Amino acid sequence: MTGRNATHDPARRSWVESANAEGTDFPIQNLPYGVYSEGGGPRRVGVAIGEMILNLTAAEAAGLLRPGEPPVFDGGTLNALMALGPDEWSRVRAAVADLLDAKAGPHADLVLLRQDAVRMHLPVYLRGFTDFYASKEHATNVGAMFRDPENALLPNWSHIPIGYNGRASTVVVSGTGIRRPLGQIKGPEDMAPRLAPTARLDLELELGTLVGTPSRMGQPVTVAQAQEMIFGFVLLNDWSARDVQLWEYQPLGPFQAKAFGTTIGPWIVTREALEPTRVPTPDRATPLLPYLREPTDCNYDIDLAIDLAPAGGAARTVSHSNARHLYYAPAQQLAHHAISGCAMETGDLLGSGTISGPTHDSCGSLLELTRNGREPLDLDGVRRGFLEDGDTVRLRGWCEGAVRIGFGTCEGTILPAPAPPV
Ligand SMILES: O=C(O)/C=C/C(=O)CC(=O)CC(=O)O
Ligand SMILES: [Ca+2]
Ligand SMILES: [Mg+2]
Repeated sequence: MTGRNATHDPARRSWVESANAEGTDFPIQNLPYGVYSEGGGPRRVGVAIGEMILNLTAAEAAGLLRPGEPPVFDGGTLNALMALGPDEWSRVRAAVADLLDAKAGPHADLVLLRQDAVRMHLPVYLRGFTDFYASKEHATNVGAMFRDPENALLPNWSHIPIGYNGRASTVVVSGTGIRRPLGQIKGPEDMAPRLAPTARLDLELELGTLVGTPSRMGQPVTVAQAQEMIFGFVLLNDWSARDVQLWEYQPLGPFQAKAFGTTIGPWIVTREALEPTRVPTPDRATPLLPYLREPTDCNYDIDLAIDLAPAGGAARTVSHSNARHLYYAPAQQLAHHAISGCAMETGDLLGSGTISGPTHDSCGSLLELTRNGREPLDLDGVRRGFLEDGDTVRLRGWCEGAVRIGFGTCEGTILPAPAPPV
C-alpha cells in the first residue's frame, strides 16, 4: 500500500484526548504497535494512542477487529500480524483508527490503560539480527579513526551495503539494564591481550527495520518488493565496546564487541504510518548495480536525538541526526540481504548502521562525538569520553510533518561488569 489514505488525514482526531495534544508522539495518525503486561499478568498486544495503550488482544477477542478470522493478537508478540502481509496490515490499521476516531467514541469492550502503568516487552519474537553500516558520514569518520584518514571509505563501500550478522539473543527492549561487557583487549602499547571490562563503551544511534513478509530461500527480491516486505521500524541502540572491536574485528568484522546487548524501542511505527515522510536517498557519484537502484523514494525523514544522563544527573541532548542521511535505505539493505538467496523471515531485524549526519553535532556515536575519547563531552560539569557505569542513554525519533509521528524513547542504563569466569 502506498500513498495517503484516511489513516493519514491530519484533520482526524481521537476520542482519547491526550492523542490530540500538540507534541504527542502518538496521535491517531501514528498507531504504533507494542507488547505490554500489567501487574505481572500475561503479555498483550497494544497500540499507543496519546498517553494510553489500547488493548488489541481484548478488542480482537470481542470481535471488533478481523471478526471471524483466526486471532493474531493472542500470542504475546506481533509476529502473527506481521506474517499476514501489507494488505492485511492496512486493513487492521484502518480498523484500529476507526475504533479510536473521535466520531466513534468509547466502546464498552475497549480496554485502555495508561502507558506509565504497564511494563513493555520485546514486541516481536526476533528471528535474526543483521547490522548494516549505511551512513557515509559514519563510515568515513570511523574509517579515518580506525584505519587511514586519507582513504577513510574502503573501496567496496560505495557499491555494496556492508553488514554483519549480529545476535538476536541479546536484543532487549528499552529499559533493560546493559551490563558492561568483558572482552579481549590489546592496545597498541600492550605486549599481549588481556581479558578486562571494556573501557570504551559506546552507543550507536540506529533505526531498526522489522521484516514482515518472508522471502524464499534461493529467491532474490527487488528493492520495490523489499519495500513491501517491511512491516515497520523501531529505534535501535547497537551498544559497542570500541577497545574490544579494534582488536577483534579483522578480518571478519565485529563479534563480541557488539554481541552483549542491543536495545530497541518498545513501539513499532508501521511503514504505512511513515508513508507521508518518504524522501530519496542522498545523491551518489557512483551508480549502483541495477538490483540496488531505488525505484521511488525509499528513505524516511525521521529526526533522531541522543540524550545522555550520568547517574543522578540531568539528561543532555548530545546529538541530533536524521534517518534521511542513510546512503542505503532500509529496502535497499533488505534487497541486498536477499540477493544471494538468503531467506528473510518474519521477525528479522535489520539495524540501519549508525546514522551520522554531516556536522559534528549530528554524529551517532560517542566515538565520533568525542573523537575517540580525546574531546570529552561536558554534561553540566561531568565529562564523558565513553560511557561510565550508571549512565543512561536515551534515543528519540520523530517525524515533524502535518502531524508529529513519534517513536517514544529507547533507553538503557549501564550496569557494572560481571566478575571474570574462573
Ligand atoms: O569501520 C569499522 O571498522 C566499524 C564500524 C562499526 O562500528 C560497525 C557497525 O556497527 C556498523 C554501524 O553501526 O554503522
Ligand atoms: Ca552498529
Ligand atoms: Mg549489538
